[in-house]
Amino acid sequence: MTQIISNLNKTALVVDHPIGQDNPPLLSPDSHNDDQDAPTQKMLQLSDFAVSWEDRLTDKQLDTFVTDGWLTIDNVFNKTALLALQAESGFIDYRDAALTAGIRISDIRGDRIRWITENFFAGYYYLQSINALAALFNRSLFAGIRHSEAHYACYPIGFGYQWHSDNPAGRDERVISAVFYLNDDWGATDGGALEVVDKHGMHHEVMPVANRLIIFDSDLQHQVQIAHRQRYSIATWMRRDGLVPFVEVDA
Ligand SMILES: O=C(O)CCC(=O)C(=O)O
Ligand SMILES: [Fe+2]
Repeated sequence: MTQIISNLNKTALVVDHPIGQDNPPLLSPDSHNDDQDAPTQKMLQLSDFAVSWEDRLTDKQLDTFVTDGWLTIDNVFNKTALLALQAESGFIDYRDAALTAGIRISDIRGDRIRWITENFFAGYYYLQSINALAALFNRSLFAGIRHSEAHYACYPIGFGYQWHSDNPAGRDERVISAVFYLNDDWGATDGGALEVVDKHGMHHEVMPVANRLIIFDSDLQHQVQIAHRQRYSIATWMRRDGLVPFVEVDA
């Protein structure tokens, strides 16, 4: 097993390009005006995050997902949505991630997280788009998903997350895990691959490149290898229970 974690206290979290007066969030790459109509996060709309999941996922891909337990989709969102998620992930205030029991064990996971609620613009729209995907899983695979939860995560340099399944022993409320990646120009030397063991026991490595979504059965074992660059993502779970729904699945 890879040794994942070093000492969190010794690694300061650095935001690469902090959003501020000198670096406002730029959500519309084609717009150069600096008057009062300049883009702000409030101009984002749910429609910016609309994905036609039925068209993106063929029946064959859905079959593969059922058989192997995992699937990746690239180029998920348009540029506006991706930039908004990247901006929102970069300037929020990260807290230490806790394990399910509420106890932090920094030997196991080194990510710093922020749960997405309706107070987030981009993250909340993201969650609604994920719920449209969940509705497709309900219709086509009878997945029985009732709501989704998600958090932004940042792994500082030198950190990862050891082997685990997203359903701790004796639990099964998480049906499908989905992780969306936010990292531009992520290369093999940057580390931080997600390693998943599929339903046949085969290992796969998925690089956390921007605009990629990996979807996998929450019972599968997986780990995040040590990142050599700050690694940003949104970890998402589609759940079968009815607890604390941030966003309900309609269908
Ligand atoms: O960021 C990833 O690639 C996976 C994160 C993960 O496994 C988790 O948060 O449970
Ligand atoms: Fe996980």
